[in-house]
Amino acid sequence: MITKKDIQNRDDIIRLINAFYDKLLDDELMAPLFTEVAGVRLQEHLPILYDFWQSVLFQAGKYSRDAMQPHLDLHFAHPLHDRHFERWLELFNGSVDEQFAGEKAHQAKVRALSIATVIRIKIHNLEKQRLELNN
Ligand code: HEM
Repeated sequence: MITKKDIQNRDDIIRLINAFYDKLLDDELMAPLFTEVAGVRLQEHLPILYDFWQSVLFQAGKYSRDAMQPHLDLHFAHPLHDRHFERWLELFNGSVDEQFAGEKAHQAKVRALSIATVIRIKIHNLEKQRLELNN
């Protein structure tokens, strides 16, 4: 059996994120959010994600943008439901596990879940506020 290695550096993050985006863009539920709704330009978007994950996992200090707002904008352009977050996490965790194992690999999955949860709570609260304002 070949033992999987842990996520160790930016090159590993690039491999992880590229594999993850191959899955997202191949997924019927998820792909339209990136292509049709957000019109993401991958050449610009992917390096931002490399910086983000390098900062999350290795404190690289390369990401100082707002990771929340783009998801709120996306939600108001096309509602993000539980099933979207569940699929996102399933594809992300699958991409991690396919290539890596270890402390950083574990941390990546934990951080993804916690950030997904924060985005979901924020969306939920905004929806609640919107309902209250309309009543
Ligand atoms: C339903 C789940 C999700 C969907 C559909 C989604 C989709 C997207 C899209 C379309 C963008 C590009 C927005 C733009 O540039 O206009 C984006 C950006 C980003 N996403 Fe997500 N995302 C999801 C969950 C997550 C989670 C859980 C994380 C964190 C672990 C995350 C991290 C990021 C980051 C760091 C960016 C870059 C923001 C920036 O421009 O600085 N996303 N996402």
